[in-house]
Amino acid sequence: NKSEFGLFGLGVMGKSLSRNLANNGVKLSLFNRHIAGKEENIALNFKKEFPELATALPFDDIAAFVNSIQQPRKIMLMVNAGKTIDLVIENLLPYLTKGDILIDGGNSNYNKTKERHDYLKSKNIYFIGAGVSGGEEGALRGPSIMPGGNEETYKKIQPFLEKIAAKDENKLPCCSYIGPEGSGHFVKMVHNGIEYAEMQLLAEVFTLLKNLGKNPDEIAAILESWKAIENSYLLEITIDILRKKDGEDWLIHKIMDKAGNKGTGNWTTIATAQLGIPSTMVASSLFARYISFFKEERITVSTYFNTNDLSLNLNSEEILKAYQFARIINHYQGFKLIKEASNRNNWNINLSELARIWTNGCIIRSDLMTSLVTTFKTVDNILHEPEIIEKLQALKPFIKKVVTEGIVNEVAVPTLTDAISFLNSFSKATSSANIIQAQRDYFGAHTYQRTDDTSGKFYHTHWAKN
Ligand SMILES: O=C(O)[C@H](O)[C@@H](O)[C@H](O)[C@H](O)COP(=O)(O)O
Repeated sequence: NKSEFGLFGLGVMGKSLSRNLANNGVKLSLFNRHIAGKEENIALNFKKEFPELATALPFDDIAAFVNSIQQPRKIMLMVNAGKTIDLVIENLLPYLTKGDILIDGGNSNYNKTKERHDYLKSKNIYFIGAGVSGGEEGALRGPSIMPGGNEETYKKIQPFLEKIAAKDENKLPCCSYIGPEGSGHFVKMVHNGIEYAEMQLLAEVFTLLKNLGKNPDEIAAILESWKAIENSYLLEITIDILRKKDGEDWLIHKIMDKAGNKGTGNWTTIATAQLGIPSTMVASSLFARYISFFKEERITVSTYFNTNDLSLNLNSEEILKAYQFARIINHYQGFKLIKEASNRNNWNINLSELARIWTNGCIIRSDLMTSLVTTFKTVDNILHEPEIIEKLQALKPFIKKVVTEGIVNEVAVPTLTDAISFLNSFSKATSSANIIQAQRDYFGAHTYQRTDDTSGKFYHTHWAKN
C-alpha cells in the first residue's frame, strides 16, 4: 500500500525529519538521488540503519518515488536552498498530479518561495515554504516549524507537521500557519537573524570574561549561574562548548576564529535595509562574522593598534545585566522587522503565536521568548510594554558601563554596543537627522519638512546664496 508522505533529500535534516516522521507512525517514502560512486543507495542503507524506518519505502528513482505516494501527494523537499530546489521541482513535475503538494523545508529565500509558489500554482501544484528550526537534533526530536503559503493547502499537511513538531509547555505543537506566500521562510530568516545576534552576544560575553582572566571552565560556571535568570538553548550549548576538552586544553582554544555563514543573516540584513527597518543588531553580528573572516589581515593590523596593560573594571554581574539588556533589544528589532514586513505584505502574522512556536524546538528558544508569548498578547511593540520598559531602565546603567569599559579597553563588543546605541538613538524625540536633511537639500535639493509646518510640506533652501 502507498505511503502517506514523501521525504525528498536525505542530508542531515532530511534524515532526522524522516526518523521523526516514522517515529510518529507516518508511512513514508524516502528519496535520495543516485550519483555513481558518490551517493549510492542512500535511502536503502538509511532505511536499514534505523528500526523505525522498517515500513519506509526507499527510492533513488524519482518516478517510482512519486508513484509510491497516495494522492494528493505530500512531498517534503529537504535539499540545499537555491538553484537545487528549482532543479528538483523541474525533475518532479512530470510525475506530479494536479493538487499534489510540495513543501520546501530548507532555508530558502522568501522572495524565491513566492516565485515558486506562483509558478507551481499555474500548474495546479501547491507549494508550502516551511521554515524548520532546531538543527539535526531538533529535526529528530521535534523542530519548530513555520509554514507559509495557501492556508487550505496547509490544512492538508498540518497533521503531519504538528505530529513531528516540538511541543510547548502546554503540549501544543510548535508549528503554526504563518501566512501566505513566503511568510514562513521570511520568519525563519528573521529567526536566524535573531540567532546571529544572540550568538554574537554570547561571544562578546565570553570575550569580556576572558579579558577578566577567566578560563573556559570558569566562564562556563558563570554562565551556568545565569541559567536561573536568563536561560536559553544557546546559553546551554555555549556552556557545553566551553567545558569541552581537547587533550589537556579546552577545545574552544583550538577552533579557528573565522565565522562562516550560509546566507540567512545576510538576507535578513538586506530585507531590513530594503524595508527601512533599523535592525542594527543582526547587521552588526553579520559584520562581526565578516570581520572575523579576515584573519590574516587582522593579525597584521593587530601589530599596529593594540594597547597593552589595559584592564577591565567589570564583574560578571554587570556583564549579565548588559547581556539581558541587549537580548531584549535584539528581540525587539527582530519582531519589529516581522511586524513591518507582515503589514507591508498583508501577511497578518500573529506575533504572540510566532513567539509561542519559538518557545521550543528552535535555536532561539529561551525564557525570554516564553515571556514574549504573553507580552505580544497585549502589545505588538515590546518597547511599549511597561514591564519591559522598567526592566530596560534598570539594566541600562550596566550596559553603558560594560560597553564603555569594553571600548576603553579595546575589547571587541560591537553588538552589545549596538544595543545601547540603538536605544540611545531610538529614545530621542529630537534626533540629529535635521543635519542630514539640510545637507541633502544643500547638495541635492532633496528638500526637507519644517518643524513649524504641520502640513508636511517639503521645502528647499538655496543654501549657497546666504
Ligand atoms: O534554525 C536552525 O536550525 C539553524 O539556524 C539552521 O537553519 C542553520 O544551522 C543555519 O543555517 C545556520 O546559519 P549559518 O550557517 O548562516 O550560521
